[in-house]
Amino acid sequence: MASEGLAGALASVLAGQGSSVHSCDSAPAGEPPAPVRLRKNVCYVVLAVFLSEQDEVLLIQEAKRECRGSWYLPAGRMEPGETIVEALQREVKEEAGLHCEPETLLSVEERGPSWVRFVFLARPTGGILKTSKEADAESLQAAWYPRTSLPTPLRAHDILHLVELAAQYRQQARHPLILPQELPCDLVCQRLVATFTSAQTVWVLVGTVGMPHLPVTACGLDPMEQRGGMKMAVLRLLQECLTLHHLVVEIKGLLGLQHLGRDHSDGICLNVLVTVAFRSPGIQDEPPKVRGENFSWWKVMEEDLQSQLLQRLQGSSVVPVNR
Ligand SMILES: CC(C)=CCC/C(C)=C/CC/C(C)=C/CC/C(C)=C/COP(=O)(O)OP(=O)(O)O
Ligand SMILES: [Mg+2]
Repeated sequence: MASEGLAGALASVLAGQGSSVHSCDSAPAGEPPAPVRLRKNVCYVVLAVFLSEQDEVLLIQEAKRECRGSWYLPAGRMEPGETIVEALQREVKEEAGLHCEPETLLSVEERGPSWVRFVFLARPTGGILKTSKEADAESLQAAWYPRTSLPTPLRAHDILHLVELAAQYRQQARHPLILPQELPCDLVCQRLVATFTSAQTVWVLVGTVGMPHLPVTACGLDPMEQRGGMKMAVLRLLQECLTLHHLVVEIKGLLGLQHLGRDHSDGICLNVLVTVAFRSPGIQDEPPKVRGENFSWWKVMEEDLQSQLLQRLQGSSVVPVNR
């Protein structure tokens, strides 16, 4: 039964769906974290990359005083009560005049758990491109530019990498289409699919308090956890059950993203694929020993899950985080 429940949970996470977060297996020491609130202690930014069939990119000309006249991708801060997709659609409408649908998440970037940017590949579904006659506080205008000949000045050069990522995805999709799942979450947290691989066998780390489950680690919003970034929360959980100094831990990227944004549930859950390997070379047939009672390794026997995991691991078939 336990393994059936785990297999279902893993299948759901691998399919980009996930499930509600009810509790977490690791949290920062000290006071319980303050409730997650947009505009108070977290800021989420949405950004859209549109690539036309003619290999043109949709850009907007900024109206804000500090970057007025410069060009950027349509982007902006999420408002309380919005879903991630609603925020994306609002920002694109306000800044570019277009209606849109997200195709897939392309990248997630964070500067500590309180500053997270969700980057989407999107396609226009209607509306009218904003011209300079409609200039307002949101933008001065929007226009399509050849991908290899963007206008100057750009507001910031970080978008060059994002445009490249979109073009690569269009040419050869590294990961399946991944869209935010509308599931409420009270925390900024990560659900780990932490794997150890030997030959063609995969083990997955499991939380054993209550029903066996994929472990969840809460990100603190205090200055220390901000500096460490979201990786710190992953390492904290692994540190609680593994001896990390003889291991190499790599966060491969995202399998999915959960958020709702209604009823003051401003948290997010990132479902992350992580690898754990021994630092010293040589064949190690068994995963590293787990300390304590709260975690254990689950040897994945279900053939389809095992092959899906190996394929996602070998192809780095995940949404990049901070790259
Ligand atoms: C926000 C995160 C995690 C990463 C930013 C990545 C970097 C360094 C970007 C380069 C500098 C830059 C353009 C920073 C602006 C970030 C920000 C506050 C975006 C919010 O979007 P705006 O377009 O300013 O907001 P509105 O459209 O809501 O006014
Ligand atoms: Mg903006």
